[in-house]
Amino acid sequence: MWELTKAFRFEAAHALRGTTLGADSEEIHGHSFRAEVTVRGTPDPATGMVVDLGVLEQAMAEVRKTLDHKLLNKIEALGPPTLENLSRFIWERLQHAGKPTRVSVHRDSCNESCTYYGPQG
Ligand SMILES: Nc1nc2c(c(=O)[nH]1)N=C([C@H](O)[C@H](O)COP(=O)(O)OP(=O)(O)OP(=O)(O)O)CN2
Ligand SMILES: [Zn+2]
Repeated sequence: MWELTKAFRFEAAHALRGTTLGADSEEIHGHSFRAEVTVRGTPDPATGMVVDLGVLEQAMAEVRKTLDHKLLNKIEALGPPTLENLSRFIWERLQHAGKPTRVSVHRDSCNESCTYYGPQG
């Protein structure tokens, strides 16, 4: 079994209510995020690839465009802009590109990350 991983970064703003972090979290502010996409599988004997990283790159560029330099609260399909929802949002939008096993979203400045494995876990 192989696991192939590719990452992309995006900068985005959000305001998050209902945390214990107080008023600063509720004001609009920005973060740097790093999303890691992993596809598990066995390489096709003819190509030597689990999935063509170029296909993954194109799909990741599309989803990055929807997030980078955006106010995340305005993206309806995301819901509250948490790491949980970001990892699910990205996972859903990469289903046509190799069916990722998991998507992790890291917010390194806060030493935080979240991994989504799909609805079946
Ligand atoms: N289950 C979750 N809980 C919380 C999340 C989350 O995504 N899932 N997110 C937050 C906060 O947004 C997160 O902790 C960051 O805090 P924030 O005040 O936005 O940023 P900082 O000022 O601490 O970070 P810097 O990047 O250093 O400015 C809380 N709970
Ligand atoms: Zn924040």
